[in-house]
Amino acid sequence: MKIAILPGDGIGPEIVEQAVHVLKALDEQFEMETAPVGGAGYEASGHPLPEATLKLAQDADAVLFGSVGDWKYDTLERALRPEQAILGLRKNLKLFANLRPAILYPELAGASTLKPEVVSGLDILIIRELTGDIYFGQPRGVRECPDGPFKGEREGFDTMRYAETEIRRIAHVAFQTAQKRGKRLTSVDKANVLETFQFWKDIVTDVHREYPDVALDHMYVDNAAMQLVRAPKKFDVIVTGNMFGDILSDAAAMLTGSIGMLPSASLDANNKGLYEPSHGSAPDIAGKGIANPLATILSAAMMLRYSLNKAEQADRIEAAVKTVLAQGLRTPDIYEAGTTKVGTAEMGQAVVAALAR
Ligand SMILES: NC(=O)c1ccc[n+]([C@@H]2O[C@H](COP(=O)([O-])OP(=O)(O)OC[C@H]3O[C@@H](n4cnc5c(N)ncnc54)[C@H](O)[C@@H]3O)[C@@H](O)[C@H]2O)c1
Ligand SMILES: CC(C)[C@H](C(=O)O)[C@@H](O)C(=O)O
Ligand SMILES: [Mg+2]
Repeated sequence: MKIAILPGDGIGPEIVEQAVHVLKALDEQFEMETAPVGGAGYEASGHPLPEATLKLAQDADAVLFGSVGDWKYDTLERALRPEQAILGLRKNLKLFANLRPAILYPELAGASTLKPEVVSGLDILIIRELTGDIYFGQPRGVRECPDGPFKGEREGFDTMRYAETEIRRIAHVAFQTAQKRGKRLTSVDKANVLETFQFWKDIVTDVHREYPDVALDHMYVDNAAMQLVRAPKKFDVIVTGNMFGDILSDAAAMLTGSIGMLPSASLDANNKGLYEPSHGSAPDIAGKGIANPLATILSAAMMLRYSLNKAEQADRIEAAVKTVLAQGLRTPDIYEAGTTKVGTAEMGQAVVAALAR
């Protein structure tokens, strides 16, 4: 089995290194090949998603991705910016279903910024549509404003759109996933204002007829953001569009103690996937050896479960993460008094050691 390893920028290489140590400790015969992506891809060959990197990702059975981006590239033309690499991979590999599980490990109840009683026992799943919406809609750009009170001025514009097929396929993933969990699905939209999301709501409602055993409710995205911090445990599975899912999953990350705890799987129709932490390249802490590698290590576990058909090995990794947390080991982002502060490498080594038992 071949895994493409794309570390990327900032803390990406630091956290991916630890996930690779964990994968190597499983005694499986994985072939791993590393390639530059994001700012690193731009430095290596003038493009954030070099052709060879894309080909490696296409040919592999799964992709383990770190993170991309650095402020120093923010003035490049958009097509050359690091973020285009992850967007290009999602689009090229048709990874339309993004699963972002927000689980609170009991040991981290005190690390969350929310009261322990609000978050303890939390286990929710955000399913974010990943290849449509305003992220990819055309046309977009900066142009001369064609009409209205600002006619003749420059205006920036993007296009929010969803084709019926795009909504149906993510709705099926969401209902089928809910069937395997608590059988409750919340579809998050902005149907009270946006045509795109009234259409989204109508199609999700239609798909629901095929899944009568799942309880469906609809919620506006502003309310959903509020409910996520007010009473997050009321959710089971959330399905939403690309942009709302981006925003809500960062908010949900803080329920788990830190964004450094939130893994993700981005899947195509055949469960081929790319696995990455939900966070970014964290330029503010890059190079300091203090980034939390657990979201990436847990993403590797998701890779074993969803794409490589090795659920037992996924269970082993998740159990090892629980063990190191029970041992009191904490990177600074989840540190609290009475625990032991460790760096990225020590945390990774501790997970490897916990696997061996
Ligand atoms: N999929 C991706 O590759 C991805 C995702 C989000 C942001 N980005 C990019 O990353 C860059 C930085 O963006 P940002 O600052 O808005 O978001 P970010 O997620 O990189 O960082 C936000 C905050 O969370 C902290 N943080 C993130 N991951 C952490 C970890 N593993 N351990 C401890 N702390 C962690 C950072 O230190 C920072 O304070 C930008 O260029 C952005 O476009 C990339
Ligand atoms: C880096 C950026 C393009 C990306 C997104 O917006 O999807 C990130 O925020 C994420 O959540 O994976
Ligand atoms: Mg994001």
